[in-house]
Amino acid sequence: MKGELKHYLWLLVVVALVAAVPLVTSNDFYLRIVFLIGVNYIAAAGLNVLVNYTGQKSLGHAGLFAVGAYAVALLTARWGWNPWLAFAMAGVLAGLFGVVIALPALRVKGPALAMVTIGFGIVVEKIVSEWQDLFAGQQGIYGVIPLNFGGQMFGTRQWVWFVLILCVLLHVMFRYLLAGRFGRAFLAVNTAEVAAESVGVSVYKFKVLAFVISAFTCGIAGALIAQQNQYINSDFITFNLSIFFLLIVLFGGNSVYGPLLGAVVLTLLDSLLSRWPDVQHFTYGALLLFALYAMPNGLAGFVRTLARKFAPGLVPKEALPDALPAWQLKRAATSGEASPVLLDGKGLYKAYGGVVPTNNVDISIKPGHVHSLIGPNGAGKTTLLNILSGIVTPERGTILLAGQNIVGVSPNRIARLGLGRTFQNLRLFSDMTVLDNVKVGLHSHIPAGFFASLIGVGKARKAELAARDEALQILERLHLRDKALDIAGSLPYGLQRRLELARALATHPRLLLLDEPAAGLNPQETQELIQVIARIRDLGITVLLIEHHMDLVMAVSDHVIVLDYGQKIAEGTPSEVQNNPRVIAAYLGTEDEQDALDDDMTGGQHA
Ligand SMILES: Nc1ncnc2c1ncn2[C@@H]1O[C@H](COP(=O)(O)OP(=O)(O)OP(=O)(O)O)[C@@H](O)[C@H]1O
Repeated sequence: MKGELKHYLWLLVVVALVAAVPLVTSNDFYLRIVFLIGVNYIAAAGLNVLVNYTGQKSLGHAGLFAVGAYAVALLTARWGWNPWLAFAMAGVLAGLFGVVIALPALRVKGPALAMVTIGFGIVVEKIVSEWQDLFAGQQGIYGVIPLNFGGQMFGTRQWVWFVLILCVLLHVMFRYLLAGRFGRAFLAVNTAEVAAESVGVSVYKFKVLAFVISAFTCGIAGALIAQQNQYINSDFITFNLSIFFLLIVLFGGNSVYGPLLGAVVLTLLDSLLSRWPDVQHFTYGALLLFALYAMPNGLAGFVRTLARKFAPGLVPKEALPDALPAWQLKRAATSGEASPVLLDGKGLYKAYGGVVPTNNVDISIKPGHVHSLIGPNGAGKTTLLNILSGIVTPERGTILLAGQNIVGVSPNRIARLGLGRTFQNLRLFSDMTVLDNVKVGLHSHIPAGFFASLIGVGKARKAELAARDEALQILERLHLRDKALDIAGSLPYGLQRRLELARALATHPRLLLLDEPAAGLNPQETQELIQVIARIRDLGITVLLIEHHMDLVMAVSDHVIVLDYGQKIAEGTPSEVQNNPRVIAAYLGTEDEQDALDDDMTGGQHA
């Protein structure tokens, strides 16, 4: 709360200073620069969510700026709409266009995504310059009606104040949104899409949402420019404008303050260099390279690093409660709980060309038991886990989870149905804190919708605090509580594995799939893991694990399933499997070397 108060006091000071500018000067040039800083901040605030939080680089947002600008121009100058209504409509229309570019953009990443967005920008640029009848090309649309108050049209002063109000509103809303479950979900999508899906975050939904948010704010920025100028023409809509917006967010950096820093620095620079367009473009190019190579986290990241180094007291740290009651797993009882089978897979088949890692496999998981899936390297264990968790769709076969079909269902929905998982190669959200990683696991159990999260009070705030407490309780249970505010990627490997488990537990799973949880652990950590798995089972969570450490498998399993060349060759209790001749043959290639296998299965480690 102290931090909140400090933030609002600072905000008040900045607002008072900016609001005073139009009172101390009537110089139109200076006032226009302040106005432009505000407009660029508005455009960048949304683009920051898309580029820095969700990791989608766009080079076509001038197209969305155009949608907003031409919407107010046509609606007011041609069709006589009320300017306020037209202004609101500009944001809505741009948001809809955001969906239009999000859809193809969902299929591609990286450079291909940049190409899609460039394509969109070019199409819009061509439409407004070539479709003369509607958009009047270079000649432009005159007579755009500006906003008004009490029958009085806005003058430059009023524009500055109005933009200042919008900036403050957006800043406060984005600050709440990005600190809550939405902000964490955007970052999760950026860092590890598959892991985000595995904890119930829909990558599809959050990418579309990020595009819509960025389109909305760029549309609003376009409307402001057109209404303030009372004019718009096709010369405004250039590829350079898209680059300029991208530069603001990349240069500003991945923080809620990044767009503000970027907008101030680059708008001032833009105004200083406007007399020398050649130098201007050269400077943008150089800055873009500098931002990408020298300051990967932008100016905000740079300032953060300096503050951590030289003034750690200034960096706010989340205050955490001292003691909390022990964690109790919250789970809705469902029909599946009572049935003798929690997960029932039949005839599962998946081939990659000539390789068939899953060949007509039947798998049945009993509630409350620990099941192990073993087999030589390349036997198809991970593929089967990926099929069960929805990452890979089988070509044939059925899977019922608690009586519900999950074949063809997205991994995030399967996660929300109660299937949690960890990965063979760690997939943590490594730039987030340990606490936030677990909170992402709680994503679908935090009852805070988009608009409630924007306002950040009442229900959303309560839900956030409850999530923080539950995440801390889970960390406590896995002996990670003292690391809560550490960056996940900075933890030692063994603790990172445990954190992945904590994150999976946070999804409130009924069935937990663990892919080689002991990989990379030392003998002591492996012993601890055995106890952790036993405690998870005692919580009532069913476990299916893949493991090569046979001592672990023998110690924790109620039931062992053996795969070889994509086929189930045996299953039963650990001792039944241990003595099964087919299993021995699969592991050693010959039945004569049973003694060696016994060694392996009782204490050794299968490579
Ligand atoms: N996406 C893919 N494309 C092509 N082949 C694949 C793919 N995924 C798995 N395979 C192949 O399927 C086979 C089984 O792989 P899988 O990772 O499921 O085995 P595993 O039993 O988990 O192995 P390990 O114990 O080494 O992790 C391997 O031959 C692998 O190369």
